[in-house]
Amino acid sequence: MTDTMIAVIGGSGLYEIDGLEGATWQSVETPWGAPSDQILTGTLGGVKMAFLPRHGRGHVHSPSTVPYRANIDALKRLGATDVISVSACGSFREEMKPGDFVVVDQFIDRTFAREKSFFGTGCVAHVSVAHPTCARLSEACLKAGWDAGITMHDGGTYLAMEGPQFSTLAESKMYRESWGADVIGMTNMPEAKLAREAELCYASVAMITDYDSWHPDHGEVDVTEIIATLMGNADKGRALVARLPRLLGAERHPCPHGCDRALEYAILTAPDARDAAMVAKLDAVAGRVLNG
Ligand SMILES: CSC[C@H]1O[C@H](OP(=O)(O)O)[C@H](O)[C@@H]1O
Ligand SMILES: Nc1ncnc2[nH]cnc12
Repeated sequence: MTDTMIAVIGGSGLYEIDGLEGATWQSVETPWGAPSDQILTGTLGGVKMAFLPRHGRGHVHSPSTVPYRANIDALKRLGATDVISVSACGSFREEMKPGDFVVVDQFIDRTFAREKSFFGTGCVAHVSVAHPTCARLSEACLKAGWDAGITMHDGGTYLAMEGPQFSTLAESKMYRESWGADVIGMTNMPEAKLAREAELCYASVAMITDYDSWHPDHGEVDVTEIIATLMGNADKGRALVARLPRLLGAERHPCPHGCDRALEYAILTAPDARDAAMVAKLDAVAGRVLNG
């Protein structure tokens, strides 16, 4: 039996979490470069925790330059079992209001300027992302949010755009009316895909800051307004995170949805055709299947 380690990736407005026992900021090196920042580790209620600010403390990385592969590799290397993304987003639904949280269960990936896989020439793998989030972990996030008194929405489709500019009005209307997206942000892809490749359970808590640009009564997205909403959301995000250890427990059981076995049959490159340097780079992410 392994230990649970809950890793929180904090988005815009969430640059640290409090209350960790034995809190230490650790530097982690990865074959994919440096993560966004040092990683805060410690325990909460006897459960191991890790926290990584996605944009770095001080918000230095843009959505396109966040080192997504290094971040996921570093968390896996530290022993993370469950990754919870806490992100700011815009809403495409009247009933999903600024200040509400959505536990996202689907994504539309419109990003194009990012490395999207750990695999490639020399070691090819195809994992399924039909269900890109872990239902068990998402359920825990939902319960934690309810318990913290947050208005939570169970499920929603997150449109991941490249940014950094916000959407045009035509895009906003198309995503909402034709594509059926519920919320929009710039960072959950390729993060969710990479977490699946690294056999980590992944859940996404999207904290609504605005109505994007489609809403007739709200006009265009205004970053100063977003920041004001972000501050309140970040406090609620921390309250949600604080309730997760009790819900997930210190002992890690196999994921009932198979997130922790996603690579079992995914690697197509024959063992004798694999590139040794590539295999070495995949030590943390895919060591279980490549060297196991
Ligand atoms: C603060 S406005 C746009 C910015 O906020 C979101 O970041 P994150 O997903 O890391 O919370 C959004 O994706 C954009 O990067
Ligand atoms: N409207 C929006 N579009 C993209 N990313 C966002 N993050 C917060 N609000 C957003």
